[in-house]
Amino acid sequence: MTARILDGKATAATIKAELAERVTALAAKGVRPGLGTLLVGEDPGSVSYVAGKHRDCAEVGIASIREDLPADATQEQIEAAVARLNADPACTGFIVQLPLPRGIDTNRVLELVDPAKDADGLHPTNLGRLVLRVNEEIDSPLPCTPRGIIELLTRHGIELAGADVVVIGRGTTVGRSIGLLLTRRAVNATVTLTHTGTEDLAEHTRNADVIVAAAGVPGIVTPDLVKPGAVVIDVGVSRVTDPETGKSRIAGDVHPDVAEIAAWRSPNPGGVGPMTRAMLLANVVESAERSA
Ligand SMILES: Nc1nc2c(c(=O)[nH]1)N[C@@H](CN(C=O)c1ccc(C(=O)N[C@@H](CCC(=O)O)C(=O)O)cc1)CN2
Repeated sequence: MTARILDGKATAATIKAELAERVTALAAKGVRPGLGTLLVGEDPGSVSYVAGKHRDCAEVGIASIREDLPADATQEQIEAAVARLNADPACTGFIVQLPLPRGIDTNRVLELVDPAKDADGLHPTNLGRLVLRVNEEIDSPLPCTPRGIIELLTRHGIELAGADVVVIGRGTTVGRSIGLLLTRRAVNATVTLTHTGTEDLAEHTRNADVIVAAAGVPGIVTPDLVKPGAVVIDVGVSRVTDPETGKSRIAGDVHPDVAEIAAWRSPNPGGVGPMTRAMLLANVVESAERSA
């Protein structure tokens, strides 16, 4: 058996087309969503992710606002840029591109973002709403990568209600927050969060219907960790140098041989990444719709 592909690129393209229609509907009401980005420094990965976000905006008709600061920007300069984006009426949602340079208090910066403009859905107020509102509709931004993963699964007809999901990795953007979404009554999955302190990873993953690998450890999910017929989502993005070509490439957390065991797998690249970007646009459009 070779796993079927959860095509994030194609799914994201469909979502972007849907969002473009909503942007047109907003324009008829005189409202234009605008995404702001705050980029500090010139890390090539971050520069290219931010450029991608603005390309996506152009595709669906969202306005782009940029705050670019040098790598040696001070905490105060970064906080002032956040204040400008909070105050800018053209900016209906924005992100602070992570990671910020060493020495900057990231949590302090993120807490200064206006929760209504938090396009990443990672502000403590918005995460707190997810904790508190298990049964209700959520009318605030949701974390992009977890939301993108759930959207990818449901749009491929994968049932999450009653599924045993094992998450590997306890980072804020994925590991810690995805359980809050998956265990909502509307989704109804059962979630186990594993991490580097988990004594026997295989003991958990071998029983999982769905594995979400977000450890940032290339190839950590080997075939012996996977139940035949499971769904495997690869979130890891480690940059490695290919020994054969000498070129840098993305290495995911999932070993390629897992394709022979799993029923479904997300490719990497081409899986979770494009969905994260699409969900960022969805958060921006939705916050503009709420304010309209
Ligand atoms: N404020 C944030 N910072 C960061 C986040 C985030 O969600 N919010 N996540 C990552 C980077 N990231 C978005 O910012 C991101 C990374 C990768 C992709 C993506 O689409 N990747 C492509 C491959 C691209 C390539 O070849 O280089 C794919 O998976 O197909 C989207 C978003 C850290 N910072």
